[in-house]
Amino acid sequence: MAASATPSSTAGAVERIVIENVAIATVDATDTEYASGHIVVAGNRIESIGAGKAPEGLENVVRRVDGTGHLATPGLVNTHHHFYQWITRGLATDHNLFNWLVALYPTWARIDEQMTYAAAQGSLGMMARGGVTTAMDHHYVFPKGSGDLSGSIIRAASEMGVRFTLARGSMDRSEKDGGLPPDFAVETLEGALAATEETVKKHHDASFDAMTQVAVAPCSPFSVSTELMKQGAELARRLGVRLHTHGSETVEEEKFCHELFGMGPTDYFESTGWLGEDVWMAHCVHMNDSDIAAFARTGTGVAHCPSSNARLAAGIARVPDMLKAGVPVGLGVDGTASNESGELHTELRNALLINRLGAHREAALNARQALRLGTYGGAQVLGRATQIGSLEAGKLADLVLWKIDGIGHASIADPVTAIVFGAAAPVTLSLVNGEPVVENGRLLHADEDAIARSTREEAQRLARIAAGS
Ligand SMILES: Nc1nc2[nH]cnc2c(=O)[nH]1
Repeated sequence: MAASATPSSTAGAVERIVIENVAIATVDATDTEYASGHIVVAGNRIESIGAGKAPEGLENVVRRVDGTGHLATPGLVNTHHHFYQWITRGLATDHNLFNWLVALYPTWARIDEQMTYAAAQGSLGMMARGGVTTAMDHHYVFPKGSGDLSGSIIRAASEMGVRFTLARGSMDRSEKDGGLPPDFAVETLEGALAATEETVKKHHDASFDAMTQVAVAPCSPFSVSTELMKQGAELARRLGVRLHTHGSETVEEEKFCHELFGMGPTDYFESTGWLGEDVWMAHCVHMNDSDIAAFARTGTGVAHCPSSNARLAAGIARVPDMLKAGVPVGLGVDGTASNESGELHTELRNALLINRLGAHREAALNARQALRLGTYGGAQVLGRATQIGSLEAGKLADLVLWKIDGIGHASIADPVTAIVFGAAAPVTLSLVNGEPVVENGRLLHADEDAIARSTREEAQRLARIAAGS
């Protein structure tokens, strides 16, 4: 039986894409799957989805896709990233978080608009060709006179054609105030709040099918003053946008919070107004039972970043316990200076594998739970679960057709197992808002070779500037 929704007021004139003969994992509330089914896209929405062929007599069909040998899933949703780090990959490779940050802050404090744009293209391109349809960037480094960094990131996302959340970050607690970043790498409290408000007012779109949203995102307890945390939360709630930050990432952060605030990170976040349905936090590795209960009680979301947590020796987040308690959990690539892969498939696979090294062993997560983290869970933590994250009639048409009949996957019978446990499956087609963004593994709206060249040049230019300083 097919589920269907009537396309909105443009019915009749709306253009349709019909996909048939495709295995489908909808990631809806009951994990409905079809061994061979159809998806009808009308405009930017899914009009119908179900087993067997598409309904007959559809008008304005502009494209028919034979999905034989493919699995259709919701597009992947990335919930934590730092795009600018694309041009500082492969550095400080054997450091823990604090040592890694201290090694890289002086370089990051020299980025400019041209570098930030190129790095955003690299980050977005890598994710999009790997099936990400909704991206986010937590950008928290704004050197004086560096230009319109937020504008350049949003431009790169819009050119790539992906749905996007910019988390406008900030830092105002530097070494002189007991923080980790050097004094020259931070903004003032007033400057950070004013620029964040301006970014929200200029770029945030609250509509159902928004392509660009903005969140308020001071960086972390050890780089942000308590006042910026408090006033940032008030600002976000006054403007009606979401809140994002790093939390409970390492034992060093936990120690920092106890020494400076006399309490652990979760209690500190609660005391500054930073727990709630409108908040999602990256990492959350060092959470005790009462921290997890506080997240569940308040609906605070988590961006789980297993590769970065391993790369920086941070630890293993208690994802099975969070899910059991009802905490919304999505996946994050994290910045590519701490996860050089830059692909979300790596996170699906590592969420599954790394959590089996934790307390729950083989019962930790299965393939379908991992796929859910990377799709619906991500939509939940970005506050967009009514619009994206599962394939259901009436939702926005953000979807991916994974090729599973090639050498990497054909011998695995179960399609979801194939794409999660197996290597990253080639993307034959991805649609965002009903529009093709990737076809046969290639980006449609960007030149990958040109991006490779410009990111290499900008990485070298940044390294030269940093070395000369
Ligand atoms: N993983 C990670 N943690 C952080 N905490 C503060 N900044 C960062 C960052 O860039 N990456």
